[in-house]
Amino acid sequence: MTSQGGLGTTSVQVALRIKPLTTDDMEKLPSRFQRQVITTSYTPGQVIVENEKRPIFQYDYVFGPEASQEDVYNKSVTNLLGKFLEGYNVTILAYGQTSSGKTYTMGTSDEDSLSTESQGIIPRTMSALFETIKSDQFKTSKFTIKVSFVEIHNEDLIDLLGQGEEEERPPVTIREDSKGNIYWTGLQEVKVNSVEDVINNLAKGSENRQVGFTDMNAKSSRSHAIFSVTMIQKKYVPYGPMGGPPATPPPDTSRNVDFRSPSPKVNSNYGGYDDGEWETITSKFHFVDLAGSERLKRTSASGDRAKEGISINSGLLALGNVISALGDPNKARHMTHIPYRDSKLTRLLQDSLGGNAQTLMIACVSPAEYNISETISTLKYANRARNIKNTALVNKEESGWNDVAHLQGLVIKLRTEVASLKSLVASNNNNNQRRPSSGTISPGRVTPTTPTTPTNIHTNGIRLPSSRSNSVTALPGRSTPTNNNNNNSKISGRSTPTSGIPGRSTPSTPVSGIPGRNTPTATTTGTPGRSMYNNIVNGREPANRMRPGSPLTTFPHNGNLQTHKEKDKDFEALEEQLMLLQRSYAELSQKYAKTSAELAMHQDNYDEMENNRNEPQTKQYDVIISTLESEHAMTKAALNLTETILQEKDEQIDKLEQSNKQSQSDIVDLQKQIKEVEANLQKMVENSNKIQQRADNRRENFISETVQLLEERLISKDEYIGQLEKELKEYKATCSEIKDRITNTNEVESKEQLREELGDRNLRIAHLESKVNLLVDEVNKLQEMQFQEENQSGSSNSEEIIQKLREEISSLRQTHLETLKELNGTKEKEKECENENENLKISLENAYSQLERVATAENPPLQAFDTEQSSLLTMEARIAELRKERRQTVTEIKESKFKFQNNST
Ligand SMILES: Nc1ncnc2c1ncn2[C@@H]1O[C@H](COP(=O)(O)OP(=O)(O)OP(=O)(O)O)[C@@H](O)[C@H]1O
Repeated sequence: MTSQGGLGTTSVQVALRIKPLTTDDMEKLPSRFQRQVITTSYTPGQVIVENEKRPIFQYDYVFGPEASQEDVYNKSVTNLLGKFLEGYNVTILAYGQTSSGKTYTMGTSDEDSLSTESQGIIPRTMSALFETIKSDQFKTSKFTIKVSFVEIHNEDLIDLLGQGEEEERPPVTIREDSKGNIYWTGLQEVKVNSVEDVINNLAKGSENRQVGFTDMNAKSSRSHAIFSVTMIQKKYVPYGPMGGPPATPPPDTSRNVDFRSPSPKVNSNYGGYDDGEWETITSKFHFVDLAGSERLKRTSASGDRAKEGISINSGLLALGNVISALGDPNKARHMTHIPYRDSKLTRLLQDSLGGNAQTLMIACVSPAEYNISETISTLKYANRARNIKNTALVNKEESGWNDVAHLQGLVIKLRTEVASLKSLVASNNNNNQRRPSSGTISPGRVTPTTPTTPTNIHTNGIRLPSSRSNSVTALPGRSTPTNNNNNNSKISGRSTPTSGIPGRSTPSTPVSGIPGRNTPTATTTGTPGRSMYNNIVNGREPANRMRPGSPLTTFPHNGNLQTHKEKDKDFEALEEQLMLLQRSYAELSQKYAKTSAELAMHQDNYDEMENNRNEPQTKQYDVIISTLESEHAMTKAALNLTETILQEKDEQIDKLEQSNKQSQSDIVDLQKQIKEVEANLQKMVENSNKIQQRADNRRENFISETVQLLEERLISKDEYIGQLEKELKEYKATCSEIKDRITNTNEVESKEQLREELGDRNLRIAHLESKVNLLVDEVNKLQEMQFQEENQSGSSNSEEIIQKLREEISSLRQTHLETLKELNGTKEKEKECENENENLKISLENAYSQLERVATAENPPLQAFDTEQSSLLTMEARIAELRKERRQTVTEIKESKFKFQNNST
């Protein structure tokens, strides 16, 4: 077997997919947190997260919410399909919190009924694969495609395509061969011939998958699911330029042999087709749909769901640790231990992460603000994964490496080549007509010594295939096989072929077809021995001198045999080399016999093991081991989770302690502040006392001043009141005088006067009336007399005079009546004045008494003082009012008096 064409290191590719918010999401997420906080950038491969310390993340591909399933497939997966067809192992992982679109993107649960646009990566990849292998490019190749579907649930491996009852199925176990390659056993592999077959198996497996209801997704995948496609590609490869490709490849008897069979009977008639060989390329495509990466509390999990959560989280935690270890360039350089064994998930993905695979991680995120913390953690996780370097290699295998008969045929061919070589040397000697002077073996003796040649190996009669010059080296002495990278030549329990075939690189891991296994490398071309062989055949001098253990040294060119002596020397050298070749050949034959025996032994062992495997006891052990492994992994997972929780708790405690310390220092600060505040308060109290004292003093001063002022004003008021009283007295006196005058003596006089006056007036009125009458008569007369002379003006004059007289009379009468009225009014007003004077007196007395109270009260409160003061002011105003009224009254009285006097006169 050979494995070649290594890519060197390739980074794990990372694609980020932001899912659109579905109506379901809108219903579940609180409306205030539905804002989209993650957006794609104009720069390819960049995303921007709002309000984050580190807002920009870079990936190999970024798919926004508008990206279709086709976009995702075309941009990130098609190139991987190409690699898969070339023979590389490929892995696509979907990572992200629950409901972020992992299953949707991967298409792990896709069914036949799903519309073509909604189909995920798996059905798309598979239909492209079937289409491609039918194309002309692969018309000389034969393909066998098988699928398997495994689930890791609570650290148990469950075969989702398993037939029959679960208990009766062989346990699925993870195994590691001596080279550290991972494979799993007990898994059903179903041969598929079309996309429909794939989708049916996908749907069947998805149905068996563990799903449950969480707060965030009604159909949440509660397990990690790995859908694997194994492709065995058999190509007929011609032996190089001389042979040329045959028109049609020979029938391949191995085509329908199960590639997992430990020793398939491949190509037993190999020798019949010497111009080419069947090459087998086995490649695997793993589609991994991981369970949700969210924290337990976000999904409100409890009971079984919580147990699942622990397992999921610990698996992802272990995956995170592996990614960290591989993805951190500093760590990766110094770290010898990558914790793949911490969970079944990481063990199964060992080949895909930091191993021999082309890997793409699709990180799925929700754009909603509600999920921001999970989104950030996914972004960081995915970012670290980008730094992982894988070493991908094509898993190429020549047909027949598991077949002893084929190997025997090969040895025979090699021997033929040796024989041809010898005869070539002999004929060379003959041409030079030289005989050896010494030595045990002559070039003419072509039969080599084969001391321990196995019985079924013959040395004679087999032609040297001319077209094999580029593919096989047959140099005796190059017995050291070229090993694979691991330099490990041990034969694993499931391996059949052995090393030690002269000139051929040793197939190191011949068992193919075990899912998850890597095919290690070994090179066949370009060995020093091969080039020497070519040189010998072509008669050129090899560039390298012979090393210890290597039989060939220099080989002079024929054209250099200038002299006889020189030719002799050359011949001797040739003889010597021939001898060495023979010895090496003998050694190789011995080795071959030994290895063949070993091979047979291992084959027997293997067969025995295989038989034993079927025994119930072994089966039972397998089950027990598998259960123990599960339990161990579960416990480890739980421990890891507990450790994480503990770590979180420790961090919380640290934070609490810090905040406690902070609080204590805050308390001290606060106590200081309180003291300062208290001191300030004390000062303020003192100040306020002082201010109070000052205010009190001021108030007292004010009160005493006010009292003094009031007293002064009282005095002045007293004086004024005295004056008023005096005036009032005088007024009263005047009034009483008037009264007296009216009531007593004067009354009669005035009555008389009035009567006289009235009489006079009456007389006058009568006089005037008579005068008017006279005038009227006169007018009448005049009117009569001068009626004819028409002297109008004279008559109008006399009418005017009459009118005037009449008016005068009525006004006199009016005045008379008014005077009488006024006289009565004056009397009433006098009475009112008296009443008011009485009231005024009472008010004044009240004011005095209040003032006295104010003056005599001890420490009167300020408010009372204010009230007193305002009532004083009211009183003062009232007094002023009264004074005004009194003044008015006095004026009125004076006026009345005056009028009365006038009237009287
Ligand atoms: N890009 C998308 N476009 C439209 N709908 C989507 C997209 N991504 C996811 N969805 C829808 O969102 C819902 C949840 O998606 P899905 O089941 O794939 O999430 P998940 O990450 O696998 O969740 P879990 O981890 O819980 O299984 C499904 O109804 C799916 O159809």
